[in-house]
Order: sequence, then C-alpha cells, then structure tokens
Amino acid sequence: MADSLTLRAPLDMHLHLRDGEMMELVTPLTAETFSGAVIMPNLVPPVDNLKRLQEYRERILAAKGDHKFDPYMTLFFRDYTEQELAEARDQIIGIKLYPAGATTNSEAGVKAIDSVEHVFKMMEEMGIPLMVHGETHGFVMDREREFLTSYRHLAEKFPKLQITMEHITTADAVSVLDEFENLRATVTLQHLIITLDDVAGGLLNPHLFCKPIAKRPEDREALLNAALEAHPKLMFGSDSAPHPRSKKECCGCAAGVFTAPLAVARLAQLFDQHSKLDNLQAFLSDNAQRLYGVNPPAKEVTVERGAFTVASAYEGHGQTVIPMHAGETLDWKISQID
Ligand SMILES: NC(=O)N[C@@H](CC(=O)O)C(=O)O
Ligand SMILES: [Zn+2]
Ligand SMILES: [Zn+2]
Repeated sequence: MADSLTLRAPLDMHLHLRDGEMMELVTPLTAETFSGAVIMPNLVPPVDNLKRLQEYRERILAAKGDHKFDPYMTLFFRDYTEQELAEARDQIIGIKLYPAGATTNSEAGVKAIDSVEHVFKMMEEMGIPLMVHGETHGFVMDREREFLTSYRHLAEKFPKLQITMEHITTADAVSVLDEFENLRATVTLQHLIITLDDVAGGLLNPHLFCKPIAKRPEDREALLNAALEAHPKLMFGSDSAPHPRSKKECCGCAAGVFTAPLAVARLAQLFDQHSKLDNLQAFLSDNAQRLYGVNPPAKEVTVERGAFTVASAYEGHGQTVIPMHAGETLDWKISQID
C-alpha cells in the first residue's frame, strides 16, 4: 500500500469564501492547498451583477496572498437579460440557482423554477453551465429526492445545458446522474463520511449541520462508492461553508460545515482506507477539468500517511470558525506543496 501520493492541481468545485473578515481568514486556507475553486455567490446582497462579481473577485485575489489559486466565479441566478448573459459569459464558470429560502442566504433565489425557463434557454445557447442547490420545500429528508423531478425535466428539456447537481446526498441522485448526458454533480467530504446519526443521533452536533442534511447509511454508501470509483461525472465540491462560532453554537444554528483546511488530508485517509488512492486524482481534479474545461495553475500537493491534528478552531481577523474534526487526529497529512 502506498504511503504517499502527489496530487496535481486539486480543485474544489463548490466553495463559500464569504466576504470581509471571514473571507480574509478562510481564503488562504483553501488557496494554499487547491489550485482553483468554484466560488459560491450567496453573499448578502447576492453576487448578481458583473460589477459586484468583479469587485468580489478582486477582494478574493487580494486575500489569497501569494498562493497560486484561480477563483472560478459564479453569478447568483436571477432573471438575466440576453445582454447581461453575453457580457458575463467569459467571466464566469456558471450561474448558481437557489430555490428561494432553501438554504443560507438564498432569500433572493427563484420562487418558481418553471417561470425562468427562458433564462435556461439562453444559457443553453450561450454554453453557460447551470449549478443548482436542488432541494424542494418538502420534508427535510425528502427535499433532494423530490427535486430530482426538476433535474430530470431540465436535463430533458435543455439537452445542451450543462447542469451540475450541487452537493448531492442521496443514492437516488447518484442514479439520476447516469440517466442524462448533461447532468454532473459535486459531493462534499462530510456526505461521504457522516449520516444523520452523526448530526442528531446522539448529542446534537451543530458543526455537522448543513443543507442538504446528511441522510441514511445507504445514501452515504452510494455516494462513497461513486467517489471511490471516480465516477466520471462526479467532482469534489467541499461546500466548505464557514459561519462564526457564535452562529453555530447557539439556538438556531446556521447551516454549513467548515472543511477547507482538512479536506485534502481527510480525503486521502478515506480513499486509502478503501484502497482507492489511485482514484483520488480524478475525483479531486481531472473530472472537473474535463467537465468544465478549466486549466488550473500547476500545483503539486503531496499527502502521506502520518498524524495530523486538526486545529480546534481557526481564528483571525476578529473571527473564530470551528472546522469539522476539530481537535481530532487524522491518519494522513499534507507533507509538501510545490
Ligand atoms: N451547505 C450549507 O449548509 N450552507 C451553505 C449554503 C449551501 O451550499 O446550500 C452556506 O452558504 O452556508
Ligand atoms: Zn447549497
Ligand atoms: Zn454551498
């Protein structure tokens, strides 16, 4: 069994960097180990025009320091005009659709998905990918499964529109992925590891609470198998979603798990545990490069077997964030970054 592995240009295809002091704190933590990341637009107010997007990108580039790191920008879906889309096309990797109220900072999202199909049509014609937080407003455990109907409808009606099912959490979603050529998906680290039991089966763990909520053991199994086999349409997207400690350890805990600083080491441990280290490169970079046609800056990240104790908190810029696995010791660590 290999005791180390060098990963080329790791990519995080779903990342929240926030803004202001939180952005200052968390951006270098991703920029250090990843060559690029898809930056989610759910700021307050949302990133839904080019001026805001360009300014946000500049702030990210300033916050990343000297690290080689490409932020792949997204716009927050709204009823864009053809001219707006044409101007945005070369500056974005895609447009992210949130059903209104489905998750953190999504109040400005779409209220009725069938009322915006003219925008999907234009995006299809212009080759702009659509990324989707795919949950209905149904019972919390059924929201993703119910939304699969919308994915099927969109995939069929707009066969040239590239649609990413973001942060999938169910076995059903894995199956739908194979039904349509134009569907692809991201999956998080936590959904490969935990189930609802880890969130709420014993003492409540707010640091594992996110949307979509972690599901059943058989769902985790299906997601994990697809990731370990480096399913060609599945990409790593951490959905690392930092919230201040005070917004997590309180009554009315915000949804989001912060995994950016430990994601690569923890994925190496997971793939090693299942003797699938050889497939990590595809899951963590090659699939995304092929599906999105991105060409990230060169970066080699070597992981090796060895103890790595995750910080109990990340602090700085007046912010405190608690990561997943806080204070725990992992079996794999990053040993070198070139
Ligand atoms: N995943 C989450 O639970 N939260 C994300 C939003 C999202 O990706 O849905 C956040 O912005 O905090
Ligand atoms: Zn989401
Ligand atoms: Zn997210």
